[in-house]
This record gives sequence, structure tokens and C-alpha cells, in this order.
Amino acid sequence: MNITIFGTGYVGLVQAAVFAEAGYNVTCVDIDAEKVSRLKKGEIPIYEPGLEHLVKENGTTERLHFTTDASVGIARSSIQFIAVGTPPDEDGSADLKHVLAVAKEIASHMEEHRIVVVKSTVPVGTSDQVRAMMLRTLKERGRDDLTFDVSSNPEFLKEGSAVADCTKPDRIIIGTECAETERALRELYAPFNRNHDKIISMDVRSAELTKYAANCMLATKISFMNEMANLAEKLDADIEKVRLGIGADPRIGYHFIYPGVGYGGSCFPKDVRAMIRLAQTSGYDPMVLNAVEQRNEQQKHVLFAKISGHFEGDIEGKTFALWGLSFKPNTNDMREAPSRVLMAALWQAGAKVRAYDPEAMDECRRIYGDREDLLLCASKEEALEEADALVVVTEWKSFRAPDFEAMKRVLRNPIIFDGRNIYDPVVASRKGLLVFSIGRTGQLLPSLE
Ligand SMILES: NC(=O)c1ccc[n+]([C@@H]2O[C@H](COP(=O)([O-])OP(=O)(O)OC[C@H]3O[C@@H](n4cnc5c(N)ncnc54)[C@H](O)[C@@H]3O)[C@@H](O)[C@H]2O)c1
Ligand SMILES: O=c1ccn([C@@H]2O[C@H](COP(=O)(O)OP(=O)(O)O[C@H]3O[C@H](CO)[C@@H](O)[C@H](O)[C@H]3O)[C@@H](O)[C@H]2O)c(=O)[nH]1
Repeated sequence: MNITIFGTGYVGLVQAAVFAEAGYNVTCVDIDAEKVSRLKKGEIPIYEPGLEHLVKENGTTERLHFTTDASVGIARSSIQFIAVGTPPDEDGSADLKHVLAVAKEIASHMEEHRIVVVKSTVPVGTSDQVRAMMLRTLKERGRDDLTFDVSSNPEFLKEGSAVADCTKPDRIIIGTECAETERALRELYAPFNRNHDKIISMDVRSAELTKYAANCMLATKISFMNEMANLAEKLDADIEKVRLGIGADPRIGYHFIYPGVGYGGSCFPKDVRAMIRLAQTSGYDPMVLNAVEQRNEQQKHVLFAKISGHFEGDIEGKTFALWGLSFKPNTNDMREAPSRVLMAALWQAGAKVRAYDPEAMDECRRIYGDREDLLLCASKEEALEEADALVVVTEWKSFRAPDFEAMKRVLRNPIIFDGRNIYDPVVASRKGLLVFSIGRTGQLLPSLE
């Protein structure tokens, strides 16, 4: 089976590699010529566990092609996936210009029936816009005899485990009103649907809403837990105990109830805002989602407030070691990362940052360039040198069991601001370190001898 995928970002590239591994011939089209030329050489522009191996292995065969020439991809395959970005517009709504550009491109070059599958995260009603754009373009070409279908197949992969998520999806949503498309997509996904039927078929609009609803639900869980964490501090309770206590209820579950410094990344912030805009333009006041978004914005400032509180506002001239730049572990992605909000606040207050991240150093350099108040360190140990305290923003595995005694010797003050609750304050205190966590301060903080 031949498949074409527009967009070689996290979604398009990973899905392409996984389809190719299953034995399909996949043509990847991207307008970014540099990216395409790197991919042709087997260079992977993003860090995603397992991806490089898959692209290299399949890129040397006939199964995985990269091109900037849309017409090649359109001619080759009956199924055309749209997996381009849907970044936020100025008002928070999803900007559909890339999606519609691909729709126009497909209609400009197709010579026979095509199944267009929207995999990008798009507001309800986008498939109607894609359809209208294609009809208009075909009409302009004088080829409105050509037929096509537009369906929805949203993607649920997580960065950092994208290959695993695509290989073993927990559900495959097929949003279509066309029986032929449903048959084709069921056949396409059959290799990923062997254990039990993971395919959930529905109409296109419900499929589009399912994607936003999933992300909004997960974001709501996180904002709710952050709210409980902030309250726990006020009430001298320990949110980590509360987390275990509520997670034991299977109706709540242990997943996605970790408090922290707020959710980041390329999806939750953008998708919650897009859902808010969509609700508002439909004449509905999304009270819950507004609160989710506001809590998250404030949560990104909680760590700085703790730092400032401890040093009684005397931040100017101080240096902070920062462990973790990416928005979550196992990725180099820094889009909407809480680390960026924290660094901006520290710089604004006149502090310097010595940062380390296992994968996001190049990305950080790309974003900030050379700055006097940012030193990118070669190791987590180097970041601690001459620092007034350590701040942990991302819970990378390699940060979890540090040598507290060595840390105490190097830091100017034996203090850790732990934005992900990866350290036990009691254990750390035995080694002479004071840990400020999220949602577990007050009487629970052991005093240092
Ligand atoms: N990143 C994730 O974890 C994730 C997960 C699920 C869904 N999504 C959604 O999937 C979509 C893609 O996200 P992403 O993170 O892969 O984006 P991305 O920004 O990493 O990549 C998008 C790619 O599309 C290319 N592109 C733009 N216009 C094009 C065109 N006209 N023709 C061909 N290529 C074009 C860009 O050059 C870029 O390489 C978004 O709607 C996103 O919300 C993302
Ligand atoms: O208990 C938790 C879980 C996550 N996070 C934060 O939430 C953000 C998002 O994390 P995660 O969902 O793991 O990463 P993403 O790669 O952004 O994946 C989300 O967004 C994708 C894009 O839409 C969807 O496909 C995925 O299903 C959805 O999980 C990160 O900043 C995490 O630190 C928390 O603060 N607490």
C-alpha cells in the first residue's frame, strides 16, 4: 500500500517511519527543503527515542521517501495524510493556513480519486473547510469531475514516547462518513490493530472534537492537581500523600495527577486555548477550560515565587543552577516549556542561570543565542558550580538520584527548588540539603541542623 504524509514533524515523521516499518511505501512531503535534505541523509531533526533507527533502517529501502515535491506524493498514493502544524493564531484559535495549503496542493495535482485524512489537531468543522478549498481548486482547474473524500484521524502520540505510542496505539479514531474510506483506513491500520479492536469509528466532527476533548481532559487533571498542591501548602498537608490517596481510586487513577510547574509543550497550552476560542465563537462560555488555562499560567510562576520568597526578594546578582530545559523528559522540545518562564523571571530579577539538559542544549542555544546571563553547561554537575541554589524543572531520570553530599559541597547554599517533586525532602535533609517542593512545604519541611 502507498501512503503520502504531508509534514515531517513529530507526528508526520514518526507515523511515516512506523508505517514504513510495517511494510508500506511512504512518501513524506515537507516544504522545509533543509529538513528534507537532512532526512534524506538519515539525519533526524528531533530527538525521539527509537526514531533514528527506524528512519535509517527504512530510508535505505524503497519504503520511506522524502521530498519537497508535493506532486510526487500526490501521484503516488491514494491516501494522503495531512500532518502539518496548526499553530495558535493571535486570538488563540488554531491557524489552519498550513492545512488549507496542503488541501489546495492536493487538489491542484490530483488526477484520480484521493482519500484525504486530516491527522493534524484541528477545530471542529475543519474538514468542511478542507473540502471547500479542494472543490474550489478543482473547479479553477476545470477538473470538478474528480472525486475525493476528507476524513479525520487525529493523533494521540506523546513526545518522548512517540514511536512506542504510534506502534501500539491505545485507540485509533476514524472519523468518516464514507464507507470506502473506512475500509481503506481499517486495512491500513490492521497491523496495529491485532490484539483487540482499537478502532473507534464516528462522524468527522465528533472525531475532531475527540482530540481536543482528550487533551483538555488531561490538562484539566493537571491544573486540578496543581490547585490541590497549592492548597496543600496553605493547609500544611503533603500533596504527594494526597496524590497516592486519590490515585488508588480506579475512577481517578494514578496517571496525569503529578503536580508540578505547569504543563507545557506544543499541544496542551495551544489546544486548550483553541478549544476556549472555539467555544466562545460558538456562543458558549467555557468556564472550566478558562480556569484550567489560568491555573496553568500561574503555576509556571510558582517556583520563582518560592525562590524569591526564600531569598527575601534579593535575587539580583545571584546564580541559579537549572536542571531541565525541555517541557518534559525524553524530548528536546522547549515549546511553552516552564523552564522558559522561570528563566525569564530570573533574568528579569537580575540573576544568572547555569543550565543543563540531557537533550535540549542545542535547542536552548537556538532559542536564546549567546547571553551573558545564561551559561549552558556540559554536565549537571558543572551547572552546580558557583550556583546559589539548584532549581529542577524537568524530571529527567538522570536527575533523580543525585549525589546529595557532593551537591552540598559545590552549591553556595544547600538548597534545591524541586519543581517536579522528584526528591524526598526528608532524605535530602539527612544529607544536609533543604528541598522546597510543590505542595509539600509548611510544617513538613525538616529543619537543617
Ligand atoms: N507534537 C505532538 O506531540 C503532537 C501529537 C498529536 C498531534 N499533534 C498535532 O499534529 C500536528 C503536527 O504537529 P507536529 O508537532 O508534528 O508539528 P511540527 O511543527 O513538528 O511539524 C510540522 C511540519 O509541517 C511542515 N509543513 C508546513 N506546511 C507544509 C506544507 N504546506 N506542506 C508540507 N509540509 C508542511 C513543516 O515544515 C513542519 O516540518 C499539529 O496539528 C499538532 O497539534 C502533535
Ligand atoms: O501528571 C502530569 C502529566 C504531565 N504533566 C505535564 O504536561 C505536559 C504534557 O505532557 P504529555 O502529555 O506527557 O506530553 P505531550 O507530548 O504534550 O502529549 C500530549 O499532547 C499530545 C499532542 O496533542 C497528545 O497527542 C498526547 O496524547 C498528550 O498526552 C508536560 O509539560 C508535562 O510535564 C504534568 O505536569 N503532570
